[in-house]
Amino acid sequence: MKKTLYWFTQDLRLDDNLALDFAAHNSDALTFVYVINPKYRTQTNHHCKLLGDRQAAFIADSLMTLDSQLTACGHKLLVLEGEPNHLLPELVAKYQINQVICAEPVGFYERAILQQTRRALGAVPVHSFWQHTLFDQAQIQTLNSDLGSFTQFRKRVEKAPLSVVTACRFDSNKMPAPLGIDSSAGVALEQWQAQLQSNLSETRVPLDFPAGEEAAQAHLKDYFESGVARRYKETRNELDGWLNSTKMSPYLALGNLSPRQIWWATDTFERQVEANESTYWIKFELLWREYFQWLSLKLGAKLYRFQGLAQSKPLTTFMPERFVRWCEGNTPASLVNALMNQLNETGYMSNRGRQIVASYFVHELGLDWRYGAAYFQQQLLDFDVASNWGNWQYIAGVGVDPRGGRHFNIEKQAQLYDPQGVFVAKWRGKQGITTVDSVDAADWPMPAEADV
Ligand SMILES: Cc1cc2nc3c(=O)[nH]c(=O)nc-3n(C[C@H](O)[C@H](O)[C@H](O)COP(=O)(O)OP(=O)(O)OC[C@H]3O[C@@H](n4cnc5c(N)ncnc54)[C@H](O)[C@@H]3O)c2cc1C
Repeated sequence: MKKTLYWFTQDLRLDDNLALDFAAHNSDALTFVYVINPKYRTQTNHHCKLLGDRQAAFIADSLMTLDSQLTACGHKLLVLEGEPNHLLPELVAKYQINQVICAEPVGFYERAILQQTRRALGAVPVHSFWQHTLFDQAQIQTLNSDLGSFTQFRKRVEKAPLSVVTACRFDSNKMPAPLGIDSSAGVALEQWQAQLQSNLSETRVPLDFPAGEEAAQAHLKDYFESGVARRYKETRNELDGWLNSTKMSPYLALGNLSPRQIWWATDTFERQVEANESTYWIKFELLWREYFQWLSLKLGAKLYRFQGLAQSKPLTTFMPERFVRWCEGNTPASLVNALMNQLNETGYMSNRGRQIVASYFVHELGLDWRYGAAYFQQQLLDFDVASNWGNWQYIAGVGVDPRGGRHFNIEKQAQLYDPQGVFVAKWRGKQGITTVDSVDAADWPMPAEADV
């Protein structure tokens, strides 16, 4: 009898889940586990948490819905707190499990955790499935080249052309029997969720992202049924507004949706309703995401390096006061403040907004880009390791950008995207601050002559 432990990570869905499909077809008994790693909840990363309260609450909600979906198929989700390389071998030994199956992570540190767990499991095999992208490894290898810049990558993908593999469907009738497991040691999700929500009590204007696979599917359907995909290219740069961009990113980050499902929904819209520049642009943006995933895999730890891919280190540094002012939306730039308030209160910011505040962080405040990336990681509901760190590298000029960084003129951006100041007023951007430092060189005490 083949007993399988299915380890959920960033694939919190049942549909189009290759790893789960394999588990369902290759097991006699199956059990499901999710592990909350406490290391991710402490401020170890450039003064920030690797997993912030908002995304953690979204994960907790999503796990509750996943548990209900599994319960409907006669299964249960066991949620444990600890390190996977300790917890999984204990479970495997206790229940004489024969194999562990999971999705393969993209991030360098997440891959290291998988490696450690593999080693700790010894002879028990871990089958991991690459499924966070549109294409698989074999397809990317056929491009027969280095990744190059995004434009080179996109052109090669379009010229090949690489086709997005059809999604695999979940069939509850194919689920093997549950492996009886004592779930009393598991984390009480409602309690965890309530505690996380109380940390977020300052939220004033929540953006409504209902959690879980079913909510994600409903959002995908509503988005395309609304018809707004027709004008995505014209609206995607707006700083606010639910339907101005797809808002798929939080669901992609947790794996509630696969990128293939969004690709195919766009494709269906193009065939049944209308194909235009906007629908092409949704796919174009999915290709940006795709590019960053493969780049992250290729760069490994270099994705987090100050110097990134550049020849030398940037001329920026860490200045605590400036960093805190930026995080709290308390700088001389009203638009930046408004955007940071939006991020802090909702966990979301438009792509244009992210570019503006990241450019300000690096090019106006002269700060080390890694602190900005770490703060985004902690605050974003849609944090995704490859997209976040890749975009920050790009703006800081240490990434793959052939043009060497992106410096946005804040005044010009305000005129373009908030000409009437509506966004700044809504998100309380005007702080009346005129300088970024409370002490500058002119305020330094003069040394007494005798000390010189
Ligand atoms: C500094 C910075 C940090 C970022 N951090 C993240 C992050 O942690 N997680 C994340 O998902 N995105 C990140 N992005 C990319 C982008 O801002 C978001 O994906 C997008 O704003 C999400 O909203 P949406 O789903 O409505 O996007 P849409 O405009 O509707 O785009 C559709 C999808 O395409 C992908 N996409 C769009 N733009 C980009 C981009 N520039 N790079 C990569 N993928 C893209 C996303 O998966 C998105 O869901 C970052 C961008 C910048 C400039």
